[in-house]
Amino acid sequence: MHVIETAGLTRRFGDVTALDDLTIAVPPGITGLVGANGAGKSTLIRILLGLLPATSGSARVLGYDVASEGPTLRQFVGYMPEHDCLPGDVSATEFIAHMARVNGLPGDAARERTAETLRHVGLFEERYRDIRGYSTGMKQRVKLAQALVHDPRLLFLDEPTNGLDPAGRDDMLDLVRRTGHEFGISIVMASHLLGEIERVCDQVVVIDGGRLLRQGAIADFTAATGTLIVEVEGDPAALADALRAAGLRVEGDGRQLLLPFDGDHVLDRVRDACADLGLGLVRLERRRQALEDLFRPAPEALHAGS
Ligand SMILES: Nc1ncnc2c1ncn2[C@@H]1O[C@H](COP(=O)(O)OP(=O)(O)OP(=O)(O)O)[C@@H](O)[C@H]1O
Repeated sequence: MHVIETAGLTRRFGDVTALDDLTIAVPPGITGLVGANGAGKSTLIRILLGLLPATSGSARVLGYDVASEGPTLRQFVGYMPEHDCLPGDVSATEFIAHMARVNGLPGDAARERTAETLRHVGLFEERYRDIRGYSTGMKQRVKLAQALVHDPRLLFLDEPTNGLDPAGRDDMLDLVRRTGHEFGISIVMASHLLGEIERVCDQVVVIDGGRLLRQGAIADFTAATGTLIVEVEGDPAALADALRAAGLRVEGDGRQLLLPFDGDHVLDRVRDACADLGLGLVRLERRRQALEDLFRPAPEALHAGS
């Protein structure tokens, strides 16, 4: 069963067509919703939550019709909005427990789920401090916690790494992946950064100007190329020499050696040479096409900020 299905979904704001005849079917798992700023990602998420009516077309989320069954479907769905939406003068515990109660959990269950959720997002130690004093990364994690506290089956994350530095970005992406896998819930993560989507998601929906550009499994877009990447512990120069002596074409790229891959015999040669030289093999795999390559030179805007 698909977690999301839309048919001819269209939304206009005056003269602006934010979504244009969008038909998608999203299976369970972690899905990236990719598009440049203004592509229509937030509009789509708000329609799928039943918070914004479509101009025309229809959508089902977890089997519920978004137009007529919004309140029911929102019991099973969590939402992390893009912009700051947190009160400053309460602690994370107070805020998340409040959100748990708003979502219908009784007192004891609300307290238990609050502690569990704050532990999961890595805020347990800091849970009694006012949110006002939190870093951007901690605030993002509070936003994730409020989306998770009622144990949803599907989670919408709108640009969850917004405003984070590279380390904070990595932490958030790890957390998103762990959340999907450990809790076994489906996630739709909107981002304008293809690199992020590639790291975290199983599948991708790409929209541009409110229209569907591409949809499918990440693995289908990132097919293996004809280049083999080899990394060993220590200096790879001796290995490169040995492989060249065995008649292979080898290019160096810092710590990596790159070889044309034209069959499994190349793998055997590399393993044998490493064994002969007593070198530990750290990496031996075919380079995959990057998701970003698919969109080069196509929509420039998709790369903005990446
Ligand atoms: N309430 C609104 N009134 C008028 N225009 C709107 C409204 N909401 C969205 N739009 C327009 O619809 C288009 C899609 O916006 P949307 O916010 O969905 O894009 P997005 O892909 O989420 O981009 P961002 O990452 O910048 O939020 C934009 O042109 C935007 O200006």
